[in-house]
Amino acid sequence: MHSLAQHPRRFVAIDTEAGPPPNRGSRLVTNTAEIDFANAHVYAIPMRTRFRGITVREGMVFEGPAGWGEFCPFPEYDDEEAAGWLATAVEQCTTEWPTPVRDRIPINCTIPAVGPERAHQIASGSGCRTAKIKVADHPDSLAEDLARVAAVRDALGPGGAIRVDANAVWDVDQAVTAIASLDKAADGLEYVEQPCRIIEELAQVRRRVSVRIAADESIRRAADPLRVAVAGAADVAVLKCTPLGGVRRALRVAEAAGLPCVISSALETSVGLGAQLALAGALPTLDLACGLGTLSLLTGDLVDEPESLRPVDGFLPVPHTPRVPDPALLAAYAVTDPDRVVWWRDRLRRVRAVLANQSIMD
Ligand SMILES: O=C(O)CCC(=O)c1ccccc1C(=O)O
Ligand SMILES: [Mg+2]
Repeated sequence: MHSLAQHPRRFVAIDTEAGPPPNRGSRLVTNTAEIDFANAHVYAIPMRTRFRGITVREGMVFEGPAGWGEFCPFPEYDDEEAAGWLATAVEQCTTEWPTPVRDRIPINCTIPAVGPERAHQIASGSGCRTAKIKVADHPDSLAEDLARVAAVRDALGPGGAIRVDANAVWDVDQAVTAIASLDKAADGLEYVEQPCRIIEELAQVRRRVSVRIAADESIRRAADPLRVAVAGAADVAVLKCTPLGGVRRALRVAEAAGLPCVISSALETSVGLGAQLALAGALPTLDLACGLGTLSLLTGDLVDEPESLRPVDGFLPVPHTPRVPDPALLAAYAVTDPDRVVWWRDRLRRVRAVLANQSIMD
């Protein structure tokens, strides 16, 4: 297990908890000057199974005075949305994470839209007591979804917890019908994540089903996640540190949401997963398993085996400092297409400018 004593700090934490910082902008600008953006590595790691429409995970990692950070917004995200992702990387490179209140995090296994045999295998081989299953991956998927969910119940036994994620594709009536069938096939669902797109729809579904509702995209992609009124629309808040702009900001979103939280991955390597685990470790209360066991969806990692953040017996440790990428793995997964490298470097340059402006303005 890691302790602060084993990882002496080179930099003193900057306290952003003590009310609105008068000069958050200059804090970021000052600190980013020490990040080695010029030597940022661009990586591409193939996925094991298509997930969220992605077959290759791409991103950048770079080093700052406090450690390594990861910048991996999905390719279709615009610069403004990507700014949150960069803020998380900058926080990781330049400041200490808040002091954790727990040292390990219960993890759900994540089951993509695969057949029932494969789903059974993933769940029983994971060591996790909670499974999150992707459903509604394509139109007319319900029969496949029911078979997948039933297979996972069989793998976990009656004591396991099963949650499903519809990624916002149902309308209210579809959601009500699908949730009833899935709840039956699962012999009880823990919750349904983002059944519909908008928050009013979540509220309507929530009134019509007995299964709990979790909000994910409604929070993550909201213009101002601190203002999303999830009360009445959801029972659980799914928070992703990486898009929300860092551990401290995500802690404020958790507080504003006022709901039990689940911290869930954005498919980072172990470099970026560190911030997510730091958030899970610092939440005042954590009663639900977190979706941070997603390295199993990738064919590799940038961090070498003993330090790679893969769950053991259903738990991940809370790191105190970011994981350090292994030079051989950085080389192995380096993007070689020069146009793609330029695309990422340009993106980083533009998003740095967006972030600098945002910071000065708020
Ligand atoms: O929560 C998990 O178990 C894994 C993470 C996950 O599902 C996910 C990963 C990347 C982008 C979106 C999502 C999602 O929750 O919809
Ligand atoms: Mg989700």
